[in-house]
Amino acid sequence: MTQEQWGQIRQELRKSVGESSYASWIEPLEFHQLDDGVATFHVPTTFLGNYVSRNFSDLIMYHMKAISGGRVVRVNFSVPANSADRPRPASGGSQPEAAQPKAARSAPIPTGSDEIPGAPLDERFTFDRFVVGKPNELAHAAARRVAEGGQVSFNPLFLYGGVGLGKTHLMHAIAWELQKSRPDLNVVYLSAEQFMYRFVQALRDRKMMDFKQLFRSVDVLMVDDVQFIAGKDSTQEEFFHTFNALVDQNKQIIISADRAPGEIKDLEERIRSRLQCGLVVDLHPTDYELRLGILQTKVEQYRVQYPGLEINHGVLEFLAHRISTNVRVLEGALTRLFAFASLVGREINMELTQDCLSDVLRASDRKITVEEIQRKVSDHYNIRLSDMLGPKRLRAFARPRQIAMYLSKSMTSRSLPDIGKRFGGRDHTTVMHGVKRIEELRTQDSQIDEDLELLRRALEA
Ligand SMILES: Nc1ncnc2c1ncn2[C@@H]1O[C@H](COP(=O)(O)OP(=O)(O)OP(=O)(O)O)[C@@H](O)[C@H]1O
Repeated sequence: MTQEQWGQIRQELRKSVGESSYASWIEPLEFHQLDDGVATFHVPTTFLGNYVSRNFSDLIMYHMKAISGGRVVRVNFSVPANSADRPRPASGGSQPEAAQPKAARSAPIPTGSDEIPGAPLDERFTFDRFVVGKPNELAHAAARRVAEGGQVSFNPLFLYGGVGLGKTHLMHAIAWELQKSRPDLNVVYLSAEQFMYRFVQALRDRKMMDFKQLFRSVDVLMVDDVQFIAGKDSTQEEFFHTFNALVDQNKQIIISADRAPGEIKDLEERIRSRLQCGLVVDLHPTDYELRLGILQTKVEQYRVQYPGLEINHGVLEFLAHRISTNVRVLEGALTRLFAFASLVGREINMELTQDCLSDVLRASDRKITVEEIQRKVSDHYNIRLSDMLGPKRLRAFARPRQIAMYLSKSMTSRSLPDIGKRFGGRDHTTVMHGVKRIEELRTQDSQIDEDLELLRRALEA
């Protein structure tokens, strides 16, 4: 791939991720090489590399494949040997401009003081854009309370949950909110990895007093992915002192991790117990309704970005049903769909979705079988299974049959010919016709729409 092609890809990425995220995360990437399917980018800091890898690698790979036509199986982000990510002497306790990631410079956290080292906030991670459902309502309510900036009622607020369930989103949302309502407060958000990096840098440069003063002058401290410091003895020690000093001054601390404090291995006992003494809330894995809500919100945002691009409602249900791993994967799938559809100028329907997302769908395959669907549908419509599979064309049998075909297509990874075979050896075009018919009918007939919803829930249960 050439630098010129990387230039084109960057323009596509700019459209997909928005101006601010582009400036913070994509612009600092330097394309280095594409070797045997592995694309390598140079990044100014490990933190930036990790963030881009977690949030944008799928999208980058997608555009690379589309524009360069080359085989891309992985993207790597590495800090070049002569990079600014390596510790350097700091002046006056703050990191020199050149040593900061571009992201931090283009969107610095609102700290109220240039001296406080924080990570950039993502402009998309606000409360407005956070969709609340049963699995995250407690975490959301707690985050809202902290964001009011009133009296500290629980310290720390400890948010935990699996990958990509919205912990970082909630922390950034608190920071944005506090920036609006309490600009006087000194709010610092950073990852535990960055905390360690600053700490090591201060040790190396013999600036520990500056480091301590800086962190103790914070009003609200947020540390993301705290499990990272487990097993790193001196960082834990320093974190413990910082933590205590802030709690003693009644300053708010918000921590996130991928598991509950009691389950983080190699974390000192005194830290573990300190982390547990505030409010510990978990973000549960998403359920179908939450996933659908998130997709609908995202589609609204994409409508502005890609005016005129239509997406079939059934596609959202399909994605919400099939991609249950985490929200990041779900969002990535939608982003890819919109980017793909706009490149090829096609409507987003089930066929395009299956083409474009075959790898994602395979990875999060669910084990609902066509046979299970047939049984459920025939029970629901009170017909015999043999009538559903048999040749009779009476509507009383044909409609449930089409519904079962539609559900088989959207809830399993079976191909059209495969489904046809399981429906009494029918041809794939018959299945395709059935699926299309139900897609049309559900927008016209609320009873069918309701039936489909009921059946889907029953099958998922
Ligand atoms: N309830 C939600 N509403 C809207 N978007 C969400 C929601 N939950 C997660 N997301 C989105 O999913 C993506 C991943 O979320 P986030 O980075 O906050 O996850 P995380 O829990 O911090 O994951 P990790 O453990 O990998 O750091 C983000 O783009 C975020 O905006």
